[in-house]
Amino acid sequence: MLATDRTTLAQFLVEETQSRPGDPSTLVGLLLDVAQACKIIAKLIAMGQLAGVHGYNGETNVQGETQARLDLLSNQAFIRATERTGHVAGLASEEMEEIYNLTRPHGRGNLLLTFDPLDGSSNIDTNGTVGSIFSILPFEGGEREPETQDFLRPGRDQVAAGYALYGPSTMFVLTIGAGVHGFTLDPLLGDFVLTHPGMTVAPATAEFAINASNRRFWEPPIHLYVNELLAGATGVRGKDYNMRWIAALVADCHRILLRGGIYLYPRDTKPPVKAGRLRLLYEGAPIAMLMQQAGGRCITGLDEVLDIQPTALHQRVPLIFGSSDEVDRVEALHRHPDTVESITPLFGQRGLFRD
Ligand SMILES: O=P(O)(O)OC[C@H]1O[C@](O)(COP(=O)(O)O)[C@@H](O)[C@@H]1O
Ligand SMILES: [Mg+2]
Ligand SMILES: [Mg+2]
Repeated sequence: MLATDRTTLAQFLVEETQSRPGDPSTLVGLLLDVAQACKIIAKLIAMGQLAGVHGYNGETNVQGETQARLDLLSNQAFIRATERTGHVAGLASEEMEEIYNLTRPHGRGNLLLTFDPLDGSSNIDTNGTVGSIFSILPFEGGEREPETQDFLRPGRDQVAAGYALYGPSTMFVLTIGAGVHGFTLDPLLGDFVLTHPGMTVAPATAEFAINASNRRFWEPPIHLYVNELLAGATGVRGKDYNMRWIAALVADCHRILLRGGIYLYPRDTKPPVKAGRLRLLYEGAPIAMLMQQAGGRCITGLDEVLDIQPTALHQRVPLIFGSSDEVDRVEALHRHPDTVESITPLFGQRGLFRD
C-alpha cells in the first residue's frame, strides 16, 4: 500500500539538518549520493547471476583478501555516485589500497567518505544477506588535495555514519548525530522511506554473535565471557543465551538494533597477533557511532572504539558491540579478570577459565 504521508530520506535529511549551523546541503547531498550507490548495489545483488555478477576475478585487495566481482562493482558504484556531485573532497575504501583521487569538474565539498562497499561478501554466492557501510568525516584542508593523514581521525569526529542492508528488503540506516533512523527501499518508486525512526538497542539481551571457530585463539577474558553465556541458566549469569552469526557485520548489527544482542570479533592470538578482523575506519568507527547514538556500546575490550586514533587507512580493530549490559560485562572481564573470577567461584570449581 502506498501511503501519502510517507517521509522519504531526502525529506528527512532536509528537515533534520535545517536548524543546524552552517550550510547542511553538502552533507545532505553526500548522503543522498551514498543512498544512490546503495540502490544500484541492491539492484545488482537482486539480479544475481542473471547479471553475471557472482564469482571472482582472481584479484586480491590490500589486505590479501580475494575480491568478489560484486566487491569491485560495489566499489565502482560508490565512486560513480559520489565523484562528480561536488559533495565530497576524498574517498577511501576497503577495496582500494590508497585514497582515491577524485576527478572533480563540479568543485569540491568539505567532507571525506570512507566505505566498505560490500560487507559480508562471503555470503554473496550463497544468496545470503550482505551490506555496505559508510562513515563521513569533516575535511578541514580547504582547497588543497586531501591526503591519507586527513582520513586518520578518531570515530568521535564522524559527521554521519550508516549502512545499507541488502536482505529480503533493502534498508538504509543512518545517524547524523541525532539518533539512528532506518529507511526501507520502496521498489516501486525507488525511494528510501522512513520506517524505523529512533532505533534503540535494548540494554539487556540473551543473544550473542561470535565466530566460535576462532575459539582457540581468543584471549582469556573472551573465554571467560563466552563460557558464562554457554553455561546459561546453570552458570553465573542465571539465564540461557542463544547464538546467531550471519557473517556480515551489517546484518548482525541490524539484528542487534532491532532486538538487542552482542557481537564480538575480538583481538586474537593467531600468528602474527591480529589486532582484530574488522577495519577501524569503515567498519568499526561507523558501527561505534551507530551504537552510541542508539544507546548501545562499542569497545575493543578495554577502550571505546570512538576514541581510537587511527594510524593507517586499513587498520584492524577488535570489535565488541551491542546491548550495554553485556558490553559492560565484557569490559569488566577485561579490566578485572581476577576479581570477576573470585566473585564468581564457579570458574575455579569447574575450570571454566581453563576450557
Ligand atoms: O569469516 P568470518 O570470520 O565469519 O567473518 C565474518 C566477518 O567478516 C566480514 O565479512 C568482513 O567484512 P568484508 O566482507 O567486508 O571483508 C564481516 O562482515 C563479518 O562479520
Ligand atoms: Mg566488511
Ligand atoms: Mg567488504
